[in-house]
Formats: sequence, C-alpha cells, structure tokens
Amino acid sequence: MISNTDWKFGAEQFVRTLPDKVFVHCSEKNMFRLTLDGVDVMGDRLAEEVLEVIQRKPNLQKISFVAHSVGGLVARYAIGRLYRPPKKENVEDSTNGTSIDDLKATIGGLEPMNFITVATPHLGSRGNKQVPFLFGVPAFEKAANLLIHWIFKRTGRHLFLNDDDEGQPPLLKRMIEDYGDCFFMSALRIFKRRVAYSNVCYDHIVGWRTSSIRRTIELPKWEDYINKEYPHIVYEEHCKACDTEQSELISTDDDSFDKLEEELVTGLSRLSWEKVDASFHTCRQRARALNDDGFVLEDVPHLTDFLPHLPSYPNPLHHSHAYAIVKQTFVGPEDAVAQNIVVHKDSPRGVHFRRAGPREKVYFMPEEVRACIVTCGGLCPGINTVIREIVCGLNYMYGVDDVLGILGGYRGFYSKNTINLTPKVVNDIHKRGGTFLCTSRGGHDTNKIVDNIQDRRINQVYIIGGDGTQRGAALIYKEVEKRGLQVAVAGIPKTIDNDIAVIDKSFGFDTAVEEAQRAINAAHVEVESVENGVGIVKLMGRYSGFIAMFATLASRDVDCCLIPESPFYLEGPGGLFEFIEQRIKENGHMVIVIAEGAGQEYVAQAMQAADERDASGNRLLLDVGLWLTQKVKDHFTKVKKMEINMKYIDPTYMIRAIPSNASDNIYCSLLAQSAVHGAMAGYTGFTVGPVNSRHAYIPIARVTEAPNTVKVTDRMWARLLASTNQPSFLNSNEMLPM
Ligand SMILES: Nc1ncnc2c1ncn2[C@@H]1O[C@H](COP(=O)(O)OP(=O)(O)OP(=O)(O)O)[C@@H](O)[C@H]1O
Ligand SMILES: O=P(O)(O)OC[C@H]1O[C@](O)(CO)[C@@H](O)[C@@H]1O
Ligand SMILES: [Mg+2]
Repeated sequence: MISNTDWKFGAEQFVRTLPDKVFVHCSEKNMFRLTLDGVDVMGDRLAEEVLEVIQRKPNLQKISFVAHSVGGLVARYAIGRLYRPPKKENVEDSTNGTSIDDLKATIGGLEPMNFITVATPHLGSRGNKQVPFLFGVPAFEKAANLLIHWIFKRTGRHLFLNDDDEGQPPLLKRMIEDYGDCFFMSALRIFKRRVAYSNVCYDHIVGWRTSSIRRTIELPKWEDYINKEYPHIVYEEHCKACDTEQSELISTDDDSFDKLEEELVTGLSRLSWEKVDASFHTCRQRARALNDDGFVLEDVPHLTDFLPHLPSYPNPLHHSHAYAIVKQTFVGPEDAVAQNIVVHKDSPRGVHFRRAGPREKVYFMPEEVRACIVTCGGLCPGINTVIREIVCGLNYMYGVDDVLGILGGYRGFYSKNTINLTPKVVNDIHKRGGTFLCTSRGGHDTNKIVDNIQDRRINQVYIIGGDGTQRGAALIYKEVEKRGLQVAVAGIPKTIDNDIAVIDKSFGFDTAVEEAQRAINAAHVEVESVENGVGIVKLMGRYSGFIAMFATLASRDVDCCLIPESPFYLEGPGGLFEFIEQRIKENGHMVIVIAEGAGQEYVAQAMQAADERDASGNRLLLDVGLWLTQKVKDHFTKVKKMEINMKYIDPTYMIRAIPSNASDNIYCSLLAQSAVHGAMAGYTGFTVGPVNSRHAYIPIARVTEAPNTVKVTDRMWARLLASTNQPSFLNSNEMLPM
C-alpha cells in the first residue's frame, strides 16, 4: 500500500532527477471522503484539475500520468474526458499552414507520453482473489460484493461492477470503449507507453490479476526471474496489442474468472501494455542469502568486492590501552543484528544487518589514511559531537592524523578550501549547536565530488546528513567503485525529523523533543493565565510527525496533536473547531501542537501558493501554524461570537540550533566510532545506526528507499490519542487508498 507521504516522496524524486525538465502536479481534488463519490465523478474532477494546471503552466508540452490503486481508474476516466481528436483530418493539403501537431490527437492539448498505473484494479475487484485480504474465500467475496457499497459508496459499486446508472452497463465496461462523449480507449491508445505495475501477492487490497490485466492462466512464473538493479521487480513483460476482432473471448470453466472480467481483460488487451510485477516480501537478493531457518543478511559492500587484492593489516586496536582489558575487542565476522526482534515461534529468522564495531583486520595503514568529513542538509543537535568523535576516534584508536573538513556541504568539495581537523581543533565543538563545518542544500555533483576526492587523495569519506545526503553518498560510493578507487564511503544519518528508515531513531531527536517541552510549557502557562486561551505550537516535521508526537506524549499539557500522516479537518462534527470548543468549555484553555508538514494542502489552497522547492528539491512548506491560528481566531470571533485568546509559538529553529543533550551526545559518540571502525575495516557504501539498540552497518539503499513516518495504524499513535483524548479525524472504513 502507498501512503500519502510515499506518494509525495515519489513525486519529489521526479523533480530531483529531472529538475528543469518536469513539472509534477500531485492531484488534490479527490482526497479523503471524496474518494467515495465514484470513479466518474472523481474522473471529472481530475480532468478539470488537469486543465487548470495546463492553463496555469502554458509552457507544458507533454503529459504523463502516474496513478495508484483506484486513482488509475480515475485517471483513465479523466483522459477519456481530456481527449482532443486531431484538429485536421485531411492531411493532403499541406499548403494551408496546418502543422503536423494539429494532425495529432492530444490530451488537453498536450502530447501524451506515459500512462502508468500502480496496483490499479483495472478488472474491478469482484472476481476470485481480486481482493487479497478476503483470502480468496468465496463466502467472503460474495458478501463483499453485496456489502461493499455500504462502505465504499458509489466507488464500491464501480469496483464491484454492480453499478447500473440509468440502465447503462457497469462503468468499467463502458471504459473499454469510447462511450458517449468520453473517448476512453482512444485516449489510452495515444499514450506512447502504458505501464501496469502490480504486486504479485502482498498488496492486501488489490489482487495480482486485476492490477496486471491478466487472466489466471496468463499469470507468469516469476520465481526464477532476477533483476539485479531492482530486486523487488520479479517479472517484466511487454504485451503487444491483441486484435480482438480476430480473437474471440476466451471461454473458461474456471469459476474464478467471470464473464465481465473476461470482457474487461479482452478490451484492455487491445492496446499494448508494459507489465511490471513486484514483490516486496520475497526479494531474490535476500532470498539468496536465506538459510533453511530463514536467516537473511542484508550485507554492505566491502572494498575487496571491487579491489580483490587489497592487502589487510592487523587492527591497531590490538595494542590499544583503551581496549586492553576488553574481553572481546573485535566483532566476529558472523555477528549480525536482527531487524525484527518480535517474532513468532515458527517464523523465519528474517533480515539481519552486519554488526558494527572493530574488526580483527583493517584495510588501511593509519599513516596512509586521509579522511574527510562533510555535513549536509538542515541542522540538528549533535552534529558537532559526531564530527569531534570521528576526528578523535580516528586519531586515538587508529593513529590517523590526516583529517580534512569539507566546508559548506557537498558543494564544498569543489568550491571551497578544506580545513585540517585535529583533536585539538575540535576539542570543544560539541558544546555548540549547528555544524562546525557549515552545511548547504543542493550542489551535489557526483563527478566533481569524486574528482575532488581523487585529486586530494582522500581515501575515507564520512558523510553526515539526512535522507537526501545519504542518497548523495550512495552515488559517490557507486562512482568510487566504478573508478576502482580505494575509498571507503561511510554515511552517518542525521535528521531532526527522525524520518530515516530502519534505524531506531536519529541523533538529536531526543534533544529536540526535550527542547520542545519548553515551548509547549510556555504555551500552556500563557493560555492557562487568560480566559479562553488557545495555544498553538508549531514543531518541525516535514513529512514525519515524530517530534510532535513524542513531544505531545512527553508533555501531558497538549490537548491535540496534528501531524502530516493523520489528516484532520476543521469544521463540522468530529472536526477541530468542535473539539477546541469542547476543551475550552471543560478546561477554559487548550494547547495544540502541530507539525509543520500537517495540513499543507489546506494552506496551499488558501494561499494559492506556487509549489516552491529548496536547492535540494525539497518542497518549501507554508506556515501551517499561522494559517491555523488565523482560522481558529476567525471561527470563534466571527462564527461563534466568542472571544478567545490566541497564542502562537514557533520554536522550530530554536529547537534545531541547540547542542545535543547527554544521551544524544553518547549516541553521537557511538555512531562516530562505529563509522570509523567500519571504514577502517574496508566496509563502504554503508550507513551506520542502531537497530534494536545494537549498532549495525546498513546498506544505504535500505535507509533511503522509503522515509520513516508515524504509522497511524501502530500502537504509538493510538497511545497518543488515548493520552490526549483528541478526535482521530478519520474513519478508516471510509477511506480508499488513492
Ligand atoms: N537524490 C539525490 N541524489 C544526490 N544528492 C542528493 C539527492 N537528494 C539530496 N541530495 C543532496 O544531499 C544534500 C542534502 O539533501 P537535503 O537538503 O535534502 O537534506 P537531507 O540530507 O535530507 O537532510 P534534512 O532533510 O534532514 O535536512 C544536498 O546537498 C543535496 O544536493
Ligand atoms: O533549514 P531549512 O532549509 O529551512 O530547512 C527546514 C527543514 O529542515 C528540517 O529541519 C529537516 O529536514 C525540516 O524539519 C524542516 O522543514
Ligand atoms: Mg531530508
């Protein structure tokens, strides 16, 4: 399943990869309860939205769609509406100024390129095993067929093919032809590519057959297919258009495939499709590492993978006074850290990562090491501690004394001079907030950076930064490998948002939560001291509301916490205004904590703001705190005729700029030392971090493949709701994945 955050993340990747070439618009017209209105109503809204965008951006020339789940059907409906036939049909007269473009059909005037659906139920959801969570049990499937419209309203009827608007055939059937004034198939046909991504088993909601537009007998055997670059892709197929005039409908005795479904598959197969099948649970690379008991090691690269003759040396820690009496100085080659520690008696042992720590052998002579450290992205408490401990760790543990500081983030590699870092230079930097080396966004140019690494004869690169930085680190490692350089690339994850996957939490996060208490406390004191006081505290959290959630849980003074992962609404029963009124009546005051990324769609709508990005391609957020303050004020003074005392506090940068607290300081030291041990031992292309409290070396791709977000279906969010007793603003039964 795809969350809103995953979707936003995906959209950002397009812009990041092709910054000046694409404009990505994330549809906002069919959210939440609007997903129940039916595929046609949503399709009309989407068509209108696309036309608005085209009008706003007159330079657009081509158009592609990427749609998830029901969104794929909505997009198919919308293009049927947006189809514009060729303007001139008579090609013979080439003297009348008709341009060749006039002769082509378009989508809203633009050239259609890619039509991509991800887990879209193209054949509806009513056949056997088309909704995996019904487990293929006929009784459940039958009941769903009868009951689905109670839950998913009109959209449910469309999906289960039991709609009959004024005696018309079911909508999905209408959509395999041009029907009335909707050119469904003509529109789909003029796209250069049609791609259907589907999940071979584990999507839970949308079955494999329906999302891949196949009959049961056409489902391929995927177990032996290997895609080295994208291991989750387990099968790929280019299906040519199949002329239905010649091919008769395949009759089947198989109960699992009904006639209507057959008509849909036949109709859609009249066009060519690229089909991409994915599996996220039995990825082949991992499976190859499986033992009988299901043990999987997701290993990190080693310099000897591409430099097989690299000499090794005994680890200088053999003679270290620090480790002199340690019973087991070195981490065993087989030591691994389990990703999941809550398991069932009979379940496979599952994914593990290589345990971090010193190894018997190192692949660098200390006097040959020239290390460098760079810090990128936003600030976070503790960066200076990590810098300090890398410098001191390299020097005190391994006798390395050549460490360079790269100034001002990635671009500093090629645009600034370096500084020499010694234990003396960094001695007390951990007492200051910020980064001693300065930071920046943007400016990642892999070739220039690796050229510079080569020119300066740097052979260990320590990169401190968030998800974007780690992606940059992965590219540097790849280029280093391509050039066959003996350079270890170590990533140290940094983010105040705690949005990095796999690791337990990021450094500085605890400090941020602690500092946020002061702002919440101030808001509480303020609103407690006046009549009808409403305090709003905005905390950081672009896509992940962890700081807001933990600060709320820690404080006890917060009445309501709003985060990007949990949509909220203001008006009507169960809305925020009603809750504020109720709390003011009960307590005379209330405090709201809001993460900066929450409610962005509302603010954008209200301000009609353009989609602006920072130098790294991250979306620039609008001030949801100010917006909410104004909204609450207006509602109570104008609508409710009630005087309220609003106090808005924005402590975001104050929280980020402080030095780390004691526990984060210890955590930072461990991270730095683990990174140093890993690089000295020849590991590369890794990120270091705690997994279930044990430090591990994690392949960079694992920490960047998806952001860590608050799972509103997990117990922690339930604990928060139970603690504040705020409304959930959400009836999960009434939501469809879009
Ligand atoms: N996909 C990418 N490929 C290469 N470099 C990237 C990529 N994404 C971001 N970067 C680079 O990484 C650096 C930091 O990225 P970004 O500004 O997104 O912050 P971050 O590391 O995610 O940290 P945070 O979000 O916590 O502030 C920038 O210099 C940016 O150019
Ligand atoms: O320093 P900047 O560019 O204003 O970045 C602010 C952003 O950085 C973060 O602190 C970390 O990504 C976010 O919480 C916040 O939105
Ligand atoms: Mg980031």
